[in-house]
Amino acid sequence: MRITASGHVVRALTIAGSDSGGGAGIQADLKTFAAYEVYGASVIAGLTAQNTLGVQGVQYVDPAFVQQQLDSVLGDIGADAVKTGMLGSAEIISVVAGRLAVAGVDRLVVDPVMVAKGGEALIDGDAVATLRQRLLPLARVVTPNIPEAEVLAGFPVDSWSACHRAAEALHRLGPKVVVIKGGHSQAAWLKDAPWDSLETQGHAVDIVYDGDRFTYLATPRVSSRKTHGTGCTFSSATAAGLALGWSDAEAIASAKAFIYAAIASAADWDVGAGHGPTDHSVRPTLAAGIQAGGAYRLVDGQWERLEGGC
Ligand SMILES: Nc1ncnc2c1ncn2[C@@H]1O[C@H](COP(=O)(O)OP(=O)(O)OP(=O)(O)O)[C@@H](O)[C@H]1O
Ligand SMILES: Cc1ncc(CO)c(N)n1
Repeated sequence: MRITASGHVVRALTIAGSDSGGGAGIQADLKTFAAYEVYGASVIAGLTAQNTLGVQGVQYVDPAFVQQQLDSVLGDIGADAVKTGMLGSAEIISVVAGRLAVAGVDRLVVDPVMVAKGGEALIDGDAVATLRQRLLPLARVVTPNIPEAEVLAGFPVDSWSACHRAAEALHRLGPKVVVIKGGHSQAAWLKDAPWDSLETQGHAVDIVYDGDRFTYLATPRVSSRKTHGTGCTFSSATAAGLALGWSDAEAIASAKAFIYAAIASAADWDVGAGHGPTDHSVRPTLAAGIQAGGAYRLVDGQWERLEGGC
């Protein structure tokens, strides 16, 4: 376990849904925190009956009981960083936002989970407005995938420029840093991206916008079906890095390397018959975050590799 200079164990809290299959949600988050040697606490906002084949059922927790769990954790253990995942309903989001605002949590990673990989809804339709208005203003980092970025921005993200406009629109909602994840198989916006000079064809590229500059994080795209829980793992790895006191850029670059290693390491074993989980037992390091992937900036139409991360 990592200990801070002031002598306390580094703590991270996930507020998310349970995945009975263990590859996504709360279970992925706690495994990721353990890989970062960060103490993990959890507030369960909902339960899913889920496996590698899909989601067979969803039940949200009573918002008052979500609040009670939050009070239990924050009133005793505390948290150096918090991550939110599947929250489900507008009422739960309101409770979570209200409690995090009172607690003054400023290292908050919001993964705006909306749909499972199999297409099952993990949020009520009318909860998106609450997510935008109540939770995003509190976020240090928000990590939508492309379909989630479309819903939050309110327009299609079907091109390189639309992706940049979406990142700017999401940034205006309050988060300090917006990460739009390009994990979804060769999403439309990659087609007109200027990748040639970067030779990142066949890479998984995420766009990072800090309100000032765009940075692009790239790793090779692993050809694997075992990508269950990649988004949860990426956001909880970012939260673990923030809990450790790393900068936003360092935490995000480390998370990118961690998810790459976790997907690659799981490629040759099977859990379940469908989209299997990633390997959360890989070891994250800050250096790996900077080296395994690549952080790039576009300067006057030319790619510039950033040796120090993003
Ligand atoms: N096949 C792959 N190879 C390498 N990296 C990948 C691959 N698939 C996803 N990633 C990376 O994993 C991270 C999570 O991205 P992804 O788009 O899969 O999230 P998500 O859609 O929110 O996931 P989930 O389905 O768990 O909600 C990103 O950094 C993305 O680039
Ligand atoms: C509980 C839960 N949270 C998030 C996701 C998205 O990956 C999922 N499939 N299940």
